[in-house]
Amino acid sequence: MLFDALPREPSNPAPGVVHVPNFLALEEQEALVAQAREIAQSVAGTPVAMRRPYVGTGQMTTWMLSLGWFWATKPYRLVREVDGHPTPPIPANYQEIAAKVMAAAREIDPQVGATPEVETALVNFYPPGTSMGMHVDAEEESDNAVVSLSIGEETIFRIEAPGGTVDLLLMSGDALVFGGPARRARHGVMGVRAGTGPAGTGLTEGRINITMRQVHAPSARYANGL
Ligand SMILES: O=C(O)CCC(=O)C(=O)O
Ligand SMILES: [Fe+2]
Repeated sequence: MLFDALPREPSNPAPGVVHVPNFLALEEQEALVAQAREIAQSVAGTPVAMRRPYVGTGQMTTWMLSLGWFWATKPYRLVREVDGHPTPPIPANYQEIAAKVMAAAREIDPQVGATPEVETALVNFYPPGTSMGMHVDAEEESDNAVVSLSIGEETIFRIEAPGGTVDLLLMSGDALVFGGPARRARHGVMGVRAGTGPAGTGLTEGRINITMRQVHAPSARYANGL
């Protein structure tokens, strides 16, 4: 984009929403893309493969790979396996990344709350030009924050946070947290801008977004003896 050279500062555009630009170095982005690709290849052709889910309005344009818990649709639910195929596990480095993002976010807005225990992660691939409609991340019973990483082409992320709707430009390497009062805010991706991704991420086109989330509330974990 035209103003690429301008520094982008961390921001707190609404209570519980923190944007940390350039959180991931290019090498970290490349490593995350390579790791996700390897996992996707390991489950290709199985029922837990990366797929474009069918939702109420039709088939999503976004490709999704579920880790930890599989995000099943019709009806929405989180499951451990599909037809005997286990959901691939969360890679060991995700929890550490989530903790680092949350530490940075808490400095800016303590309302983002505790670091989620990363029990599920979605690796979304958006081909150029694709979007994700407005929705609430509602399937997790935990109220701990969602940690989101963006790699590749840029997009506008819209969130209807308490206090007003916010549009954020998410670029390659950015981290975003929505927690506390914004945890159940409606949000969506307004369209991935073709040709805006930097070289060196391992992506030739499109955008990858990784969200890390806690599924269970602590009380439920205790009740289940986990
Ligand atoms: O791609 C993004 O930035 C957000 C993805 C999202 O909202 C989701 O996976 O639930
Ligand atoms: Fe979401």
